[in-house]
Amino acid sequence: MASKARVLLVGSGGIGTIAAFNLEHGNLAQVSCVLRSNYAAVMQRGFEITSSDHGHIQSWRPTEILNAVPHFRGNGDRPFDYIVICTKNVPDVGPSLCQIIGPAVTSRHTVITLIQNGLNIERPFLLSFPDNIILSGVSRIDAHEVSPGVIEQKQKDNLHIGAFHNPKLDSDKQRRAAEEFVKIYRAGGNTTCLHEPDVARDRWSKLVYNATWNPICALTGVNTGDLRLTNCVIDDLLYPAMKEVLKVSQARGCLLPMSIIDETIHCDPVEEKVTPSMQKDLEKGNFIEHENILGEVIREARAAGVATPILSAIYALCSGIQWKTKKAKGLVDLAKNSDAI
Ligand SMILES: NC(=O)C1=CN([C@@H]2O[C@H](COP(=O)(O)OP(=O)(O)OC[C@H]3O[C@@H](n4cnc5c(N)ncnc54)[C@H](OP(=O)(O)O)[C@@H]3O)[C@@H](O)[C@H]2O)C=CC1
Ligand SMILES: CC(C)(CO)C(=O)C(=O)O
Repeated sequence: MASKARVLLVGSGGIGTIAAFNLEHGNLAQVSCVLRSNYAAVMQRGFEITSSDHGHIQSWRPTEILNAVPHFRGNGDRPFDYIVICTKNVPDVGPSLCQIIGPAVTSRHTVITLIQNGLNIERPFLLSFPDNIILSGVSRIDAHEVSPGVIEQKQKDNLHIGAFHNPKLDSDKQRRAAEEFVKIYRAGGNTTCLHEPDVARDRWSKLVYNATWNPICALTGVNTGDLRLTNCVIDDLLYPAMKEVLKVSQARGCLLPMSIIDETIHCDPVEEKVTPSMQKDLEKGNFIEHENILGEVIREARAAGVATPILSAIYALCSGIQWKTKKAKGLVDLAKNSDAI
C-alpha cells in the first residue's frame, strides 16, 4: 500500500485505544476512531494512556474522532482499507455489529479485523460480507478504560492475527491480508503482533482462559490473583471447567495439550490480581460476553455429544446475570415474559 492504510476503529475502550495507538504509532496507518460514551471526554482532553509498552501519554488523539460510523458513499472519498472492531461482543443485544459497521464497508475491499474474545464471532460477518476478508485478532493485554478516555494497559500487548477462512476467497490473498495487518500494527515497535494462521487453535487456546476465569471472576467478584488463594474454587470449579473446554475443543478437531490447563491457571502472577474483562463489565453495570465466550462452547459441545455440566452451570448463571442487566436497562418486557423486547 503506497499511502497510509485508512482504518476505521469501532470500540475505542481498553484494547481498542491501544490498538488505535499502535496502528498510528508505526506511521503506516491513519485511524478514525468511532467513540460512544467517551466521545465528549476525548474530544475535550484526548486519551490519557498509561501503558506497560508505551509509558504515560497524555492528550493522545487518533487522526480522526467520530461519534458514529460514517456512511461510505464513494464520491471520490477513499474507502476504508480496514475496519477494526474492538467492542464487546454481545449478540443477544442488538443492533448487530454487522449492522453497525455496514455503512462503512466497501465490498471486496475493506478488510474487517475482529479483535475480540470468543468463538464463532466471524459467522455473522462471513454471511453479511461474503466478499470481504475477515481477520481474527486474539489479544492478551489486560487493558481497561478506568474512566472516560483514561486507559490503563497492565500487561505487554500480545496480538495474534490470522484470517478466518472464507472458502469463497483466495487463501493466499487472505493470508497476505493478515500479514499486511501485522506489518502495520507492529511497525511502531514496543508491541508483539504475530501472524497466526491456525485461527481455530488460537481461539480454543484462549478460551481455556476466557470461558473459565472470566465468568468465575465475574460471578464471584474476585480477581484471578485472589482466587488463586482459594483452593476450593481452583480445584473444584476452575480446573474441571478448563478440562471441559479441552474435551470440547478436541471433539471439534483441535487437540490441545493437557499442560495448557496448568499454564492457564498460573499464567497471571498472583500479585498482578488480573480482573478479566467480564468482571470489569459487571462492575461497570455493562452487558457480558457470555454467548460467544461460553454459549458457543456449550453449543459446540452439544453438537459433538460432549457433556459440559460445569460450563453449562456457569453459563446458566451468566444468563441470569445478563437478564438482570437487561431488566435494569429497560430491555425486558415483563408482560411478555420474554428475555428481551
Ligand atoms: N480488556 C482486555 O484486556 C481484553 C479484552 N479482550 C476482548 O476485546 C474486546 C474488547 O474488550 P475491552 O477493550 O475490554 O472493551 P471495553 O468495554 O473496554 O471497550 C469497548 C468499547 O466499545 C464501545 N462500543 C460498543 N459499541 C459501540 C458502538 N456501537 N459504537 C461505538 N463504540 C461502541 C464501548 O463504548 P461504551 O462505553 O459507550 O459502551 C467501549 O468504548 C472484547 O471482546 C474482550 O473480550 C481480549 C483480550 C483482553
Ligand atoms: C485476561 C485477559 C486480560 C487476557 O488478555 C482477557 O482476555 C480478558 O480480560 O478478557
